[in-house]
Amino acid sequence: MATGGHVTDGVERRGLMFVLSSPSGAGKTTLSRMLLDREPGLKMSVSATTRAKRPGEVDGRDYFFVDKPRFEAMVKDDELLEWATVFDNLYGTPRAPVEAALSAGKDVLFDIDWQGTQQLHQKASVDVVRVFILPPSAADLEKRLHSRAQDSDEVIRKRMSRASHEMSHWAEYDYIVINHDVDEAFAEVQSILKAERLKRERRTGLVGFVRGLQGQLQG
Ligand SMILES: Nc1ncnc2c1ncn2[C@@H]1O[C@H](COP(=O)(O)OP(=O)(O)OP(=O)(O)O)[C@@H](O)[C@H]1O
Ligand SMILES: Nc1nc2c(ncn2[C@@H]2O[C@H](COP(=O)(O)O)[C@@H](O)[C@H]2O)c(=O)[nH]1
Repeated sequence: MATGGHVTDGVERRGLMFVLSSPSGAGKTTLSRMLLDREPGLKMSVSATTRAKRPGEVDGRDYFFVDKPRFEAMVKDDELLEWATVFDNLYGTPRAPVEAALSAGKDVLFDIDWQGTQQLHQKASVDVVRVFILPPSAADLEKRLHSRAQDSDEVIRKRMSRASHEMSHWAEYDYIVINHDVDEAFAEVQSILKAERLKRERRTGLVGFVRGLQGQLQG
């Protein structure tokens, strides 16, 4: 996948795709919002889903809420970068906004499950950074799903029963963050983003920059 240039400290770099996954309720949405508030140059990928809207969710901000025929048309027309069935609903990443953001030199943040992460990684491995968020305990996870107060007991029961399976994919990720204290977890996620932005292989302008420095030293 083509990624656009992005200039930091006078050195151009490739945009990256920053993925957060976790069992439902471990804190991806919370950490994503904190990152978007504090990290300029980061754009959220807004997914399409057939799931019903939760109270307070806004179409186009939290998700693009679509019906099943519309979602299937998006798949057929290759409008999705990845897609998967999660908790009996369809979820997918619209391709065009991600490509536009990367071309504009932005990094893109994804809140997607392990299936979508595998698909993104197959398509653009060098540009994908995978972070898995773990809850401190099963009891905390269940408490968080209840405290969010947006899903029925039946939905929460289903999500808890899937948590162990979701977690079995933890070793496919580059980084693991345990979300015990939200500020500490945020600091860890932010450090990962900052370090990944500085990676040599992403800094496409470094060769020219170093040659310039060498020229100054020799001249
Ligand atoms: N470190 C934390 N301590 C206590 N509560 C937390 C912590 N992190 C998040 N929460 C709370 O837990 C609930 C679930 O968090 P959030 O919605 O961010 O999870 P999620 O991983 O995005 O879930 P889903 O996959 O279902 O979208 C929210 O009410 C959030 O405020
Ligand atoms: N593969 C994808 N998974 C996605 C996408 N958008 C969200 N998700 C994941 O679904 C579950 C449930 O989310 P919820 O909002 O209903 O609680 C969660 O694990 C998300 O990460 C997507 O586009 N592709």
